[in-house]
Formats: sequence, C-alpha cells, structure tokens
Amino acid sequence: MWRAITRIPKTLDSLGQGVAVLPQQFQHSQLYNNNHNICSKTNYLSLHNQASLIRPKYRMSSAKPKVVFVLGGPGAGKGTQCSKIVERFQFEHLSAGDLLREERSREGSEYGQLIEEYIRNGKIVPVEVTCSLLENAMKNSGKSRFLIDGFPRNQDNLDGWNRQMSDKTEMQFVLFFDCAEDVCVKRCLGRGQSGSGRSDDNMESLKKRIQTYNNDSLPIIKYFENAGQVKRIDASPDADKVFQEVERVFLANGFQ
Ligand SMILES: Nc1ncnc2c1ncn2[C@@H]1O[C@H](COP(=O)(O)OP(=O)(O)O)[C@@H](O)[C@H]1O
Ligand SMILES: Nc1ccn([C@@H]2O[C@H](COP(=O)(O)OP(=O)(O)O)[C@@H](O)[C@H]2O)c(=O)n1
Repeated sequence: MWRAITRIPKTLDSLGQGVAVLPQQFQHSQLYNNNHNICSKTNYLSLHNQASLIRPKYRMSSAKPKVVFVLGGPGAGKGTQCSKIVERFQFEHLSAGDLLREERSREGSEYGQLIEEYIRNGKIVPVEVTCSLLENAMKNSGKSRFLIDGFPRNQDNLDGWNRQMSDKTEMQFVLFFDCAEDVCVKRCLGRGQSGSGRSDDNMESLKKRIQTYNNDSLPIIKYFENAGQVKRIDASPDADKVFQEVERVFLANGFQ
C-alpha cells in the first residue's frame, strides 16, 4: 500500500529546471503545477519514469533562466535592437507588446477586447495577463536567456513580476534605450506609415503612450537605476551604431 505521499523534488518544479523541456502532455500534470506538487508515490514514479526520458536536456538547463529587461520610450528602437542581440548572442526575444497583440488576435481569447482597449489608449494591461503570457512563452521556448522587451512598464508590472517570476529567474540588468520624445514620435509615425498595421502608431494614441511612459515607466527605470541595474544606451544614432554600444554591454557582462 502506498499510503505515504511523496513530494516532487523542488528542482523539477521551477521554470527552466526541467519544465521548459517537458512535453505538452506533462504541462498540466502534478509534476508541472506548483500548486499541486504532492501526489501518490505510484503517480510520482510513473511521472518520474517518463520524465527521465528527457533527463539529459533537463540536466543541461539546471540553472535559473537569465533575464534582461529592455526598456525605453515607444519607438526608441527596443525591438530593432533585440533582433540584433538575438542574432549575435543566444537570447530569446519576448516582446510584451507582441505577446499582447498575439493574445488579442487569438480566437476565443477572453482578454482580446480588454487588450485592444488598453493598447489603443496607451495604457498598461493588468500584469496578471502580461506576466502569464511571458511565463508561458518562456516555458514553451526551452531557452535559458531571455530579452523581456517592454516590461516591466509600471509598478503593477514590477509587483506582478516580483510575485510570480523573480524567484524563478535571474535578472541580469536593464537595457535602457534613452531616446528623445520627438525622435520616438517620428520613429513610431514612420513605422505606422510603412505599414506596421498597429492600432497605436498614430498621433492620438502616441500622445497617450508618451504620457504613460513619462508617468508610469520612467519611475520604474529610475528605481532600477538607483539599484545600479541600468545599462543606459543612447538610442538616437542609427541602429548599427546603437548596436555597437549594446554589444559592448553584453560582452562586458560575460555574454558571448
Ligand atoms: N536607431 C534607429 N534609427 C532610426 N530608426 C530606427 C532606429 N531604431 C529603430 N528605428 C525604426 O524606428 C521604428 C521603431 O523601432 P522599434 O524597434 O519597433 O521600436 P520599439 O520596439 O522601441 O517600439 C521602426 O520603424 C524602426 O525601423
Ligand atoms: N508591459 C506591457 C507592454 C506593452 N503593453 C501595451 O502594448 C502597447 C505597445 O507596446 P510595445 O512595447 O509593443 O510598443 P512600444 O510602445 O514600445 O512601441 C503599450 O502601449 C501598452 O498598451 C502593456 O500593456 N504592457
């Protein structure tokens, strides 16, 4: 009789420590779900045996995933630089804005309308939605280095991350693309004119996005700056020039 209950080893539970490589069918199992990490020994042994099939990969990713937050005004060039970082260094790029737009367009999404309203008005979507999208994307990627672009963008984002993700990840630094407001506006309008299809690359939405950035995002950047975690990059030169600085920062922080 298996009366005793067996606690799943903690290491199998947390992000990047096995979960990222678990096949889909495990993802709602007791192995996966942090809230139900106790199961009968029979279940545990069965899951354990199946999990052992993927053990080599699990062992390789035993460290916590590394995270770099990428912040800056709307149109500062965060996405452009993230693509270059991905090309040069082994990072997975997760744009909070892209994930929200994807969720907005997903058939059957219960958040579609809410997300559209927030985006059009330049407001920050409640962190419960954004952080879950980020965590899922991290788990599904199987990678261990992430550029989290456009997040955390306000106090609610930061609090949510600290509640849900900070223990499971290692934040490296904040890459801050510093760009004058008029340059940001010009870039966003340019992006709109060249067919971004974004419902917020217009002057009316931009005014609100800039206001949100000044009121809600800058204090978060300031907070990280006071903690000595900000790498500030002048985002006004052309993209290749900006990347020279970005590359220097990553190399100086031990990334190859
Ligand atoms: N350094 C740069 N100089 C000029 N234009 C740029 C530069 N970086 C990005 N852009 C252009 O500005 C627009 C916004 O860039 P993007 O990377 O999408 O910004 P963000 O992700 O910060 O909103 C895009 O059309 C992009 O091609
Ligand atoms: N953490 C985030 C990031 C983006 N967003 C929403 O998505 C919009 C677009 O963000 P984005 O990062 O794709 O684009 P930029 O404003 O940086 O150009 C923001 O104006 C917000 O409405 C959010 O709610 N929360």
